[in-house]
Amino acid sequence: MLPGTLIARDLGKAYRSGGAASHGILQALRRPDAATDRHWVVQDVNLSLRPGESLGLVGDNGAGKSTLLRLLAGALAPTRGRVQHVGRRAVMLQLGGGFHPELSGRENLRIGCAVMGLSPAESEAVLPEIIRFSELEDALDQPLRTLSSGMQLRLGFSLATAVRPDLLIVDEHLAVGDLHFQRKCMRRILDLKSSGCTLVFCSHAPFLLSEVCEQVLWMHQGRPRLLDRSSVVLNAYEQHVRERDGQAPAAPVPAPVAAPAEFGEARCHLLRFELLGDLQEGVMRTGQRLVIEVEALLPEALWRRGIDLGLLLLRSDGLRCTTLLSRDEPINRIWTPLGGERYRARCVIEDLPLLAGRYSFDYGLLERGTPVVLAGAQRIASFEIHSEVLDMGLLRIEARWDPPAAASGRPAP
Ligand SMILES: Nc1ncnc2c1ncn2[C@@H]1O[C@H](COP(=O)(O)OP(=O)(O)OP(=O)(O)O)[C@@H](O)[C@H]1O
Repeated sequence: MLPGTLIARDLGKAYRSGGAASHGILQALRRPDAATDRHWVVQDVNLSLRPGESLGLVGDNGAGKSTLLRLLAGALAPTRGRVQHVGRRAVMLQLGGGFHPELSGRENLRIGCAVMGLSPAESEAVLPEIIRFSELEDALDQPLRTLSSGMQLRLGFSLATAVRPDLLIVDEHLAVGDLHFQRKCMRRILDLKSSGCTLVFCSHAPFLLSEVCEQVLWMHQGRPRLLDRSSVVLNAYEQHVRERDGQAPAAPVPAPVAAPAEFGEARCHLLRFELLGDLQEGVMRTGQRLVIEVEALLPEALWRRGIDLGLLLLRSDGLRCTTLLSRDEPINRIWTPLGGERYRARCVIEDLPLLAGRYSFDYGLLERGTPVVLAGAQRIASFEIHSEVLDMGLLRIEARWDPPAAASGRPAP
């Protein structure tokens, strides 16, 4: 087995009803009949990741994602099945995990290096880089409990990824760090991935998963429901969430929307999102021109790093029709300065091939080169496509009816 390979066979975890783990001598002594009283929180998981492959985990709250991550990380003993892995494993599961609150940050880092299997000399060699990445030089000699949760996360992540692991397992609490550190973490994760590190990543943010992971496993009520390419699983999961929420299919937001609800750190602000072109009173026809015009307030510091505009076009039933990302264009061709920190971007679709239906856009402002969303909103603007002819499906695709050469002996009628 090559370093970075991760295999799980028939993996399962059960707890005794009431909370205690359903294994171990204490329980056996207390409850000899416990096997009948098990509550399975993860079962039937079979996985095989080759070195450099990446797997995302999605699922509702309580679906078993964290438990599965802990099983894969070796932090939890399975009740059934087994996990096989070769090589150095770095794990970011819970905040402050493995750290002692009374010891200083520096002492915790030294212990952490030893736990990772580094010799004292190797630890001393790698410590400066860990401290540099964490940007916590000034706070390192205080007891860990006096550090904020974000600072503890920074220490943990810097330590876990300082020496290139063969397998990286990350729970989604990366969001605890500030935006600057989130970006650093994402860059490091992507760097590790491109250098061949195997990755298992759990997140409730579909965009992050689709950017970082080739495959996604959807956990549902403790069992794998779907394991496939990220786009396939994320679409199916999104559909499930919509059905669960009992959402009305039609996107109710009229265009344009001046002040959308934003998520992410609201350092960039959307000022205007407008649909133009051949659209009249929110209606157009298949094959007509659609122009999406966006104005945003982009702070100088972020602007210099490069901000991309991402648009997700959805049908009213939630089907993701396409993603439009400005990523391949030079930044100054996307955004026209309007003075101050105001910029305008225009995305033009000459022949929109969508068939009759109701559609809407999600938008995101993204830092170039990372999947970090600086600001964004869902269902920001909607429009309709009308048609007089019966066109079924999603797209109008131009096709030609090319008569095949007549077969010999069978004249055409
Ligand atoms: N130590 C434990 N004892 C008993 N039940 C537990 C224990 N840990 C987790 N569970 C249960 O296992 C189920 C799965 O929990 P888990 O934390 O793995 O879900 P999750 O998918 O990560 O959820 P979330 O998205 O909310 O973080 C839940 O019903 C939870 O209550």
